[in-house]
Amino acid sequence: MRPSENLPSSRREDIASPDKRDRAGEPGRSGAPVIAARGLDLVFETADAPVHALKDIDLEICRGEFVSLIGPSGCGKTTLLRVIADLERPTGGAITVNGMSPDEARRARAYGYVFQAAALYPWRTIEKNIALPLEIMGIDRAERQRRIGEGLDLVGLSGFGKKFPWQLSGGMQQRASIARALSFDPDLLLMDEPFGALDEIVRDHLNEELLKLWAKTDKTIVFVTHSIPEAVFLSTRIVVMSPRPGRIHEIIDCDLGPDRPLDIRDTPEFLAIAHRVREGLRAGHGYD
Ligand SMILES: Nc1ncnc2c1ncn2[C@@H]1O[C@H](COP(=O)(O)OP(=O)(O)OP(=O)(O)O)[C@@H](O)[C@H]1O
Repeated sequence: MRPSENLPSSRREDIASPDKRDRAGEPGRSGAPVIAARGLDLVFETADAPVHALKDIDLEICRGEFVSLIGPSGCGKTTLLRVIADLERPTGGAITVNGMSPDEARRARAYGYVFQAAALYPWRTIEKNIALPLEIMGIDRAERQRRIGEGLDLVGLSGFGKKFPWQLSGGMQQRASIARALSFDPDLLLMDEPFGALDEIVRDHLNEELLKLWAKTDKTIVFVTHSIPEAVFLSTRIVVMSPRPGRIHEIIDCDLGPDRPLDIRDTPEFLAIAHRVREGLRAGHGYD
């Protein structure tokens, strides 16, 4: 992705600011919470029987955090992300996003959402896919072009704007969907297993790139994953969920500092956190 000198001045200041750099390296929770959930419950009514997807979720996520949700299949990770995004309504409890209801936050375009599959429109070029939210917002053509260029640059896809999605690899398509989610510069990025379908080498690379992007832009990121190493590598905190009804079993601080080369995964500190997450998953699962 692009070097800092190509960034807009506001973002250059972000990188230069020692405060922000330090905060990005710590599980430093600062200011009012971006997400505050209290006693959140969600029961899906189905033709067969009610499905209790989320139960009594208490969670606060502050500005600049990178929080991963991890847990067994069906434990409600996606549902929790969708509640934050106002794609599902909780049946109990309360949640605010940037101090607003999820509905208000959605209208205020407080977040970008990246799905498991890149979900790009095949008949639109990459730049037209990135432009879509901006068109919906009524942003004029010149400003759209500026933001498309910035977004492509940010995810390392400069020169690929005129291609169609099918002309790009899976990893490049996911980068494009990240650029689209960031096109209107939301403070909050919600990512649902964005790299789950990619091979490990590409996934490693995109993990590194995502960390750099996060440090550069100072976004708050909530990230769903099944992978313990991915969660430990990326996060400042890891929320370990237990099987249905999805509850928070444990929240683990992941204070590995701001510089995380891939080989940090071989260090005792990394392995100790990964071990804690694995133990949390096992205990929450109730196998033993
Ligand atoms: N719209 C829906 N109607 C009924 N049940 C649903 C609906 N959406 C999700 N569920 C159920 O709620 C539970 C939680 O689903 P969810 O997709 O959030 O889990 P998950 O932890 O993200 O799973 P995975 O890791 O497999 O993606 C599952 O049992 C799922 O079948």
